[in-house]
Amino acid sequence: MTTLSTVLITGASTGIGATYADRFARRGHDLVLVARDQARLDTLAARLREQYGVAVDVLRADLTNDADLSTLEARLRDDARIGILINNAGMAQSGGFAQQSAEAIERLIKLNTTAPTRLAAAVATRFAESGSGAIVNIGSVVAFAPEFGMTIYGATKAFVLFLSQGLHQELSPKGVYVQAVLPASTRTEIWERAGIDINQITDIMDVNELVDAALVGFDRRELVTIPPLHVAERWDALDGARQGLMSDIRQTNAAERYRATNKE
Ligand SMILES: NC(=O)C1=CN([C@@H]2O[C@H](COP(=O)(O)OP(=O)(O)OC[C@H]3O[C@@H](n4cnc5c(N)ncnc54)[C@H](OP(=O)(O)O)[C@@H]3O)[C@@H](O)[C@H]2O)C=CC1
Ligand SMILES: CC(=O)[C@H](N)C(=O)O
Repeated sequence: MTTLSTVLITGASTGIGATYADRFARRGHDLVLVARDQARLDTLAARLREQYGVAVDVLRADLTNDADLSTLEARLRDDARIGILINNAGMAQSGGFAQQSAEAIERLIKLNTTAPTRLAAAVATRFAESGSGAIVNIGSVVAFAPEFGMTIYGATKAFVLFLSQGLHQELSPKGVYVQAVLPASTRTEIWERAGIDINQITDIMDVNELVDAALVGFDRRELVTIPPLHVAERWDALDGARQGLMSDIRQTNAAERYRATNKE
């Protein structure tokens, strides 16, 4: 039996989530693997049990389905062995803004924002009470780039970054570690699922390299980890500029440039 906390990973059947599962199992953590494809989860779970001798539970869930999400929330609230939540499940956007159906918008926003928020909320109180625990949210560098034309996807990832920064403010004084991981293009099935030919992308990171880098940030207890960002000071400057802007927000009066001119 391990004394390490159990790690619950959403979107663990393939890609970044399955790689996290491998890495945490290698470190000796028991796992709860969540996704929709039961057969793939079972296959991965069997390999990890065999290879690393850890206990692996499989929880089939569609995170856009309210009943499944509630079941998962209950597991996170009640299972005190779970000490690390990896909010990884997500989908990309197929097509431009005008091509989106109401259902596609709903699904994308629900999977990429509602689900990770509700799952984080489900563990937050328990983690804060125990003065420990970690919540890892997988965002994207697209959060910085409305120019990329993946407007809704990017907005969901901007949400994930804001959520992580806010959770850090609220939970880190209580001993809970929060990390936002922002990959850029990484070789996984997400592209094919969105109808994008991966061969069109010239610069793409291997998923093992991405997750190993993200775990370096995790071990350093970094709040925002951007594996493909080669000049770390760029992030510091961006976040510093944001904080600087806040110092010039004065809410008593409108700024001079917005005051109506008297044209009599
Ligand atoms: N790959 C990339 O280039 C980048 C990825 N990211 C982010 O990384 C995260 C993981 O993506 P990646 O590994 O690339 O994607 P993949 O498409 O390879 O994997 C997505 C995972 O999420 C699961 N999933 C999808 N829909 C649902 C659902 N409705 N309910 C439950 N699980 C679901 C899938 O399993 P199943 O089908 O079995 O449900 C799968 O395990 C996402 O949040 C993505 O936005 C960020 C930047 C770049
Ligand atoms: C997976 C995507 O669609 C996106 N380009 C990203 O880098 O997050």
